[in-house]
Amino acid sequence: MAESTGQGVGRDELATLKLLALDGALDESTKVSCADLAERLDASNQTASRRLQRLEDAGFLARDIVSDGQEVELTGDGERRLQSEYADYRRIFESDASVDLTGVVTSGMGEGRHYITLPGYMEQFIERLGYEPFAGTLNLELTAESVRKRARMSAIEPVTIEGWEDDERTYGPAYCYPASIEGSDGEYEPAHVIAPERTHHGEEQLEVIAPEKLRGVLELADGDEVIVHVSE
Ligand SMILES: Cc1cc2nc3c(=O)[nH]c(=O)nc-3n(C[C@H](O)[C@H](O)[C@H](O)COP(=O)(O)O)c2cc1C
Ligand SMILES: Nc1ccn([C@@H]2O[C@H](COP(=O)(O)OP(=O)(O)O)[C@@H](O)[C@H]2O)c(=O)n1
Ligand SMILES: [Mg+2]
Repeated sequence: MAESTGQGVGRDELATLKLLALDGALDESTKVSCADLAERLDASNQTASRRLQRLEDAGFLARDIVSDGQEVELTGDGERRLQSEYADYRRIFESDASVDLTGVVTSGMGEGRHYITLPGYMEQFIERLGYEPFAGTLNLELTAESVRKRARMSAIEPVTIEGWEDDERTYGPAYCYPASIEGSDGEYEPAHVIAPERTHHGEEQLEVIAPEKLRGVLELADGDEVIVHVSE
């Protein structure tokens, strides 16, 4: 096999290589028809065929012509080329998978305490967050900028606390995002931003849970500003 230089391999060839890998050609020899490939690449037969040829010439693809088409398999160099693409995407998205939100400590409706301590939730917190949360939620009124930035939390995978029911009623699910809490007195971890699916608060209120009373450990009072670092 020729030594790979990657020459002749551009964006289009890379897209073709990705498609073949999605078809299973990373692990084993996989049958492809040029017509089918052409259609999926939105290109002509000739173009699809040329891309396969270039990938083979570059040492990214091993090909076998059989009676009714061809079988292809990615080479080690082909896999490494895709891996490097993957690493780029990981860097792009992993560096984005964090968001800093600023808000001021506020008093809420005094309901957080009730919900957090319900056994249907508490058992899940202990199992899935690895700690028993203090009975309540620390409420923060977000700045206008942080209300906008809050949507970026969707790039972060939350810990899901499932909904449940007792004889009286049903309780909704809640999503917990790992975070650390920075006050003027220091930073506290572990903590989670908790987003209950059913809530009486709007987007400008952020609720935080932690194993300890944050007003105590960080010496916080209503009106104090804190920064919440949300990240995986
Ligand atoms: C784990 C959890 C689950 C909740 N589930 C519900 C619910 O099922 N229905 C509901 O009306 N509110 C639910 N809430 C939201 C509370 O009613 C309320 O919006 C908020 O948490 C009260 O916060 P505060 O007392 O700190 O102001 C839930 C809150 C938490 C923390
Ligand atoms: N980890 C936590 C959770 C709640 N708290 C506080 O504990 C009290 C009880 O929480 P809560 O959610 O029932 O009350 P409010 O947020 O409605 O005022 C509130 O003063 C919260 O700010 C805290 O300091 N640290
Ligand atoms: Mg609260």
